[in-house]
Amino acid sequence: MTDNPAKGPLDVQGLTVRYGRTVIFNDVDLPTIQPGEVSVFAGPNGAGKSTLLRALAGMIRASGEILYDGRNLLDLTARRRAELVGFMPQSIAATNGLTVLDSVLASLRLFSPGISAQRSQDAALSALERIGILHLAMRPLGQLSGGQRQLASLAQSLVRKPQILLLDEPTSALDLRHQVEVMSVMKSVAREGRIVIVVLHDLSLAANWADQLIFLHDGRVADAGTPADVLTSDLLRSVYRVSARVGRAAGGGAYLAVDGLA
Ligand SMILES: Nc1ncnc2c1ncn2[C@@H]1O[C@H](COP(=O)(O)OP(=O)(O)OP(=O)(O)O)[C@@H](O)[C@H]1O
Repeated sequence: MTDNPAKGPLDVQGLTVRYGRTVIFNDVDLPTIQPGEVSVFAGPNGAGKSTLLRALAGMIRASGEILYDGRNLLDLTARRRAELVGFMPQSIAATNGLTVLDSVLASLRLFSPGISAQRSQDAALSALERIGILHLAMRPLGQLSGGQRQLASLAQSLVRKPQILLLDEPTSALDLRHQVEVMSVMKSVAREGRIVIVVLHDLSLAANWADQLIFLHDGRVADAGTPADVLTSDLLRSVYRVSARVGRAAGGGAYLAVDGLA
């Protein structure tokens, strides 16, 4: 999966997003999102993480600039944009007669209509293998557990090998081992030179896997930088109103010790 690396960073400037008359983001700039890195959007419920991700994916209207490879993504046709950007939603429908393999093939063929049956089969199986769900290939989506469905959804996004991959809480239904597996796949996808943006609620996971952590709060960027720089007691108090300490384990990973509500 090393073809299709990103052509450069993603620069979001002056972005405004509304639902009807309700403004969620007003003229917001984001720090540059670099290919090769895992960028994480974090922040409290309702902070706007999904809205921002869906605006970047072109699923809701936005104004401003989302600059990539010398173009504003907002000016591209929906089809061209969807070729560049892969999006994994927060939830997928539980009832679907397709098998996991067929759903991954369908996702691939949507954007590569001319692809041969053999190549698409190989790509789909390899995406399932990469996520560790090859054994679920022939299972109907509707018969999967919540976590298995989340992994299938991830395979549907990955198989297209987008230059920009956007994932809305891809680990929310997963057990600890699968959380780590998915984040390590995200890291390796990023290291292939792609842009990877992940919405995460789990701050320990974010601290351990994000190259860049962007905290959203009240429709603005509260802070951004490496986890070591931005994940502080002060930030947890001001953004989440929680009293907590951030520690560093002997192996280098970060952990949170929560004392209570601030
Ligand atoms: N379709 C919609 N119409 C109107 N307002 C919406 C819509 N979707 C979301 N909102 C509002 O936009 C704001 C941001 O919501 P969003 O879902 O982006 O937050 P979030 O940070 O992803 O939250 P969570 O962590 O709970 O998933 C919230 O105030 C929410 O109520």
